[in-house]
Amino acid sequence: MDAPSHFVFGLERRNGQRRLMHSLREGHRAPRERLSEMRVMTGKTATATLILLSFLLLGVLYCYQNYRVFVSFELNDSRPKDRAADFLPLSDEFHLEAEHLQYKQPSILQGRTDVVTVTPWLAPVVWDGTFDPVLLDSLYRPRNISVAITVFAVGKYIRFLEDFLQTAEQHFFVGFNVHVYVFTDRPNELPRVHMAAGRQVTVRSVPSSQRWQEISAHRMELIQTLIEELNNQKDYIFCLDVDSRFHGRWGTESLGRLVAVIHPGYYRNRRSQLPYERRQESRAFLAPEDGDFYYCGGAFGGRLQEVHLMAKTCRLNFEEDARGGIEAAWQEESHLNRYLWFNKPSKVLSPEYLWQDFKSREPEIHLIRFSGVVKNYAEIRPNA
Ligand SMILES: CC(=O)N[C@H]1[C@@H](OP(=O)(O)OP(=O)(O)OC[C@H]2O[C@@H](n3ccc(=O)[nH]c3=O)[C@H](O)[C@@H]2O)O[C@H](CO)[C@H](O)[C@@H]1O
Ligand SMILES: [Mn+2]
Repeated sequence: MDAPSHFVFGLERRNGQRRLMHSLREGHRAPRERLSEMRVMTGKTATATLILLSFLLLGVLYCYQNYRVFVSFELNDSRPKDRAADFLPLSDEFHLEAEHLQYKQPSILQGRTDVVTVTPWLAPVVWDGTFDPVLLDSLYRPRNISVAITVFAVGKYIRFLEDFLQTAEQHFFVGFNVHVYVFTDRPNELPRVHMAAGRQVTVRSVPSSQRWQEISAHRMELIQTLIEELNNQKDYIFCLDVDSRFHGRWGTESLGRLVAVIHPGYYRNRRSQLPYERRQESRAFLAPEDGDFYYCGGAFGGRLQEVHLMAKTCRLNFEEDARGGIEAAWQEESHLNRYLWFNKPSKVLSPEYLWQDFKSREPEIHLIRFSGVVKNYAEIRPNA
């Protein structure tokens, strides 16, 4: 390989200078000296060229670096906008309202000590007493957020719909825009429930099925297609079981990018005992040493694009399992749990957000907000 040009040039330059000094001391300019001088001149030109080239190179590097920053910014920005933050951008009104709001001084020394309020990946776990509902509502109200709910009432499950809707009017995002999407095969049996201003119900017809497992799992596909049709016109979505009622506030404290609810039945269990799908042939498989919490299939939500990706993934994996002749232990709930192991929720709701009426209340549950009603499975399901 050739010697680096600056090294050759450096030698040339030093030699030339020595010769020039010598010829100046001699007081005359012999042809040899003139040649040396010319060499010095060439050296100077080369120095200038090198400096210019260096600047050019630095310029190119600078532009390249900026271009990369620009490109990566573009890449981030081209992801669904919803992924960016749990909060929507602040508006000016928010500042005004917050300035005039009186609320209890926050503390990092006092608060709930009987429960864990943050996951190891630093997602909040929402328990009663960990948030100020008035403050939170005042942060979100100026942004005029809209929340969609999906609820399925197929076959005899239509009987749960009236209570679900009525109690949602009393407790679910009261004072906010709420759009309930009811999926049913019995649209003419829809209960008449008075909805407050800014709240509405839309009914969508779906086919019935002979297997409750299919009705339950098929929700993922219908949630996926609904979100595609919504085209980001709503800010958040929650997907809830119909055989349940609201008993307490469920509001802005539950908002987040990807939100999951801890199942009330298993939060004292070791992870190896959680009812995840344990057969390796299933795409919902989780090993005994895997899994964080056991999350409910009956309540989850978040920003539209996050829930879309989760629903789509669960649906595709459920269908792939079906092609392989396997159905996960708890259908889409098993797939949801697998998804949430790899894609950690940004907010976790405590079992206050999905209790079960047949369970007695535990001391850490100060307030039951939403709870599954007791039902006669044999009587209401199409199959046992
Ligand atoms: C509280 C909770 O986390 N429940 C989950 C649990 O059982 P569940 O016993 O709660 O399941 P489920 O019978 O309530 O079925 C789930 C939902 O599917 C709909 N449905 C079901 C049957 C039917 O004939 N018609 C109908 O509309 C309805 O919206 C119901 O709420 O495990 C299921 C596994 O598949 C689901 O993940 C449920 O969400
Ligand atoms: Mn249920």
